[in-house]
Order: sequence, then C-alpha cells, then structure tokens
Amino acid sequence: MVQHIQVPTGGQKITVNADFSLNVPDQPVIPFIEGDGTGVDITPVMRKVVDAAVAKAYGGQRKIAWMEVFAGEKSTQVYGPDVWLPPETLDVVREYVVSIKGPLTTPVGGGIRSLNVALRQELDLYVCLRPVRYFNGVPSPLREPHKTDMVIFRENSEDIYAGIEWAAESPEAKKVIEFLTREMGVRKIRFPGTSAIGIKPVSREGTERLVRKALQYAVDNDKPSVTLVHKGNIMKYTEGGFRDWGYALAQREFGAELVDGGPWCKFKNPHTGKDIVVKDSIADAFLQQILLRPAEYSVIATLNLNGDYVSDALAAQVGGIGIAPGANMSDSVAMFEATHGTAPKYAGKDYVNPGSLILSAEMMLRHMGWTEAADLIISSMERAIASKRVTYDFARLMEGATQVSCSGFGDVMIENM
Ligand SMILES: NC(=O)C1=CN([C@@H]2O[C@H](COP(=O)(O)OP(=O)(O)OC[C@H]3O[C@@H](n4cnc5c(N)ncnc54)[C@H](OP(=O)(O)O)[C@@H]3O)[C@@H](O)[C@H]2O)C=CC1
Ligand SMILES: O=C(O)CCC(=O)C(=O)O
Ligand SMILES: [Mg+2]
Repeated sequence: MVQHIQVPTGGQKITVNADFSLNVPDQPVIPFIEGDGTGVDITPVMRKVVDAAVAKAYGGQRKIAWMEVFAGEKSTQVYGPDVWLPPETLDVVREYVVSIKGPLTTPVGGGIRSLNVALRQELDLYVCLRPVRYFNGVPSPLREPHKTDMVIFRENSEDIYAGIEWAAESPEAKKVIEFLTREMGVRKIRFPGTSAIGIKPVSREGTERLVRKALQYAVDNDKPSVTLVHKGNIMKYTEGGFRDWGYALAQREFGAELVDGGPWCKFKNPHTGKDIVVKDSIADAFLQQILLRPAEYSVIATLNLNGDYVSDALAAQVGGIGIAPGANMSDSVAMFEATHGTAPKYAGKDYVNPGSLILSAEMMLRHMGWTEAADLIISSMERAIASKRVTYDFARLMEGATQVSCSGFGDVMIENM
C-alpha cells in the first residue's frame, strides 16, 4: 500500500532475472523524482522529450507510464514538514527497478544530510556511472574537445562521502579525539580542542565490486584502458588500498599480467583480442593530465569524493554540466540522474539546459534495451546543437547562436527527431 504515490493504471513493472537482465514490458512504470530547484524546469522537459522519442521509435506500441515519487522539498509538502525521503519512495524505487531523478538540494554546514547520498546508500547503488563525451559544436575551453571521451565509475557508497562526521567541540568529536589520542597514540591532530572529525571508510569489498564493473565495462565496450584514480601516496590504506585491491582484482579475475614489473598490468579482451591496460594515476596529477592529454584516458575507476570532483571537471572540458548525464546502479536497481545540482538561482525560470537529465534518460532507455528511442535522443541532441538553438550556457559561448529556453530546447530536440 502506498500513501501518496499514484500508481498509474495500465503500466507494468520491470522485473529482474536471476542473471540481472531485465524484463521490460511495453508500458513500463518508471518512477521519477521531480527534484528541487531547477528540477521543476528540467524534469517535465525530459519527460516530454523521452515520450516523443519513444512514440517516434515504436509508433505507439511502447509508452512509459510515469509515476511521481517524492524526495526533497516536494516531499515535505506532500508528507509533512520533516519528511525529506519517505520510506515508500525507497520501497517503490527498489520495487520498480528503473527510475530517474532530478537534483536534490543539500544545505552547506548544518541541516539535512544529502538525500542523494542517502538514496545511493539505502538502495546500495554502488556504481555512479558518468560518461563524458563531446557533441560537435558545443563550446568548450579545449582546442580538441573531441579527445575527451571517458566513462567514470565512481564508487558511490563509502569514502569520506558517507558523511560520518562530528561537529567541532561536540561531545562526540571530543570522545573520538580522546579515543584517538589516548588509545591509538595519535599525535597528529593539530588542534584537538577545536577539530571536527570525519571518518573515511574504504573497503576491499566496496572497491572490488566497483572496479569489477569498470573492468567488465571496458571488456564489453571495447575500451583500451582502465585507470584507477586515487590519492594513495598520502592516504595509504584507504586510497592506496583502492589502488592495490583494484590491481589485484584485475590480475585475479581478469587474468591481467604485470607490465614491466608492474604495477600497471594488462589483459586481452576476450571478445576482440585487444589489450586492455590497467593503470593508475594520483588524483592531483590526473586532474592536469585530463586537460593536457585526455586521449590517454578511457574508463576511470575512482573513489567517491575524487569521482565527484572529476565528474564536474571532465564535464567542463566537453561543454559543462548542462549536458553531463549519469546513473546510480546496483546489480539490479538503477536510478538515473544528471551530474549537476539544483542551480537554485535559475529555479523556475525555464532557463537552464535540460540536456543532462535528457541524456540521463537516454542512458535509461539504453539500459532498458530501448535502443531505437535512445538513438533518437542522441541524434536529435546532435541536430539541435548543430542548429545553434541552444540554452544560455552554450549560447553565451557560441558564435551565431539563438538562445532558447529550457522547454524551448526540448522542443528543438523534438522537431529534430
Ligand atoms: N545529484 C544531485 O542531486 C546534486 C545536487 N547538488 C546540490 O545542488 C545544490 C546547488 O549546488 P551547486 O554547487 O550550486 O551546483 P549546481 O550544479 O547546481 O550549479 C553550479 C553551476 O553549474 C551550472 N549549471 C548547473 N545546472 C545547469 C544546467 N542544467 N544547465 C546549465 N548550467 C547548469 C550553472 O553555472 P552558471 O552559474 O555558470 O550558469 C550553475 O550555477 C547544492 O545543494 C548541492 O548539494 C549538487 C550536485 C549534484
Ligand atoms: O548530494 C549532493 O547534494 C551533491 C552530490 C554531488 O555533487 C554528486 O553526486 O555529484
Ligand atoms: Mg557533484
């Protein structure tokens, strides 16, 4: 029984087989969270574009039955003042297997903890998958933006991002600091009386399941390399562990062999016979390498916080977070979402680029096996950009562009299907 969610009549559930493949009916029910801030602008546009692509691709034989579920500010309006993430949202998203969400606000400093992180943790959506590619004509700060073609596998359930921390001078922080200094012999806390404390859990199991997905993706998609991005020189057991466990897994499960004595290693893609190189890069150096030598990187596997930074940095190289899509996935459940946040200054103005959420929906359609509709979204996005009728973020950097609204860009895409 659901309290405030209206289950659409006529739609059916997507189900998951034992091997994690999906059974997708012709009218699947897809839960969506509208999102805070610019969620009110981009989510309806995303739905309109997806509905048009599906109608065009399948001539009315297939149709998504959208089902709104609630989180964030809208949830507090529907369920009551303090209900930010109602249990029935989690239940429904788990039960219906494939969903999509707009961005959700997280206040800085105090207030609620991230609902985005909570959704990922509660549903154990341990892979944050963020492909970064260039669309011809998009204004970019790089001379050769097409050379940036990477797929980020960001660990999504642990690291300092898990949000285990205590405020400075709180009894909890004092207790942890006392334990660390008295029982663990820690002498390195510079100002113990006024330090906030955060905990960074990074596990072998969490690393292995993420790196396994990244390596398998490289195999399935004929990619030349997987790079483990970490700061293991400084954080030896957490980020260094990530690197070491990643390399060990590549050798143990994929038969990788050391290159020149290691630690880089390589294995043959069983489908193509080509080499897949497994390498690593320290995060600060990596951030300059992706600008200077992007063509040398393909699949990226990294920890949660690094993945957050790397996602926006790479998105900027190909035109910004206005067209940066993503997915949060477990072995069975997938929740698609844009890389960007709620951009509050533009909320409700029908202004921002809906491209990130539309391309997240494109990933969703492909995940469902609805490739014809997904292809239509890509081709109409390409044509819309080529026509130079684009939202402010591109228009301000593009010569000869006509600026259109958020919904206007959706309409340009639909015209181009
Ligand atoms: N997954 C999620 O739900 C996420 C939520 N957040 C949350 O969002 C809130 C705001 O975060 P903030 O740091 O401002 O980051 P945002 O990603 O919301 O916005 C930063 C800047 O990115 C550009 N931008 C964002 N969205 C778009 C878009 N659709 N089209 C074009 N440009 C866009 C704008 O740049 P310009 O000013 O140049 O126009 C904007 O000012 C925070 O509460 C944060 O926690 C953040 C990231 C992810
Ligand atoms: O949860 C948030 O508010 C921020 C999340 C974020 O920036 C991301 O996942 O990329
Ligand atoms: Mg982010």
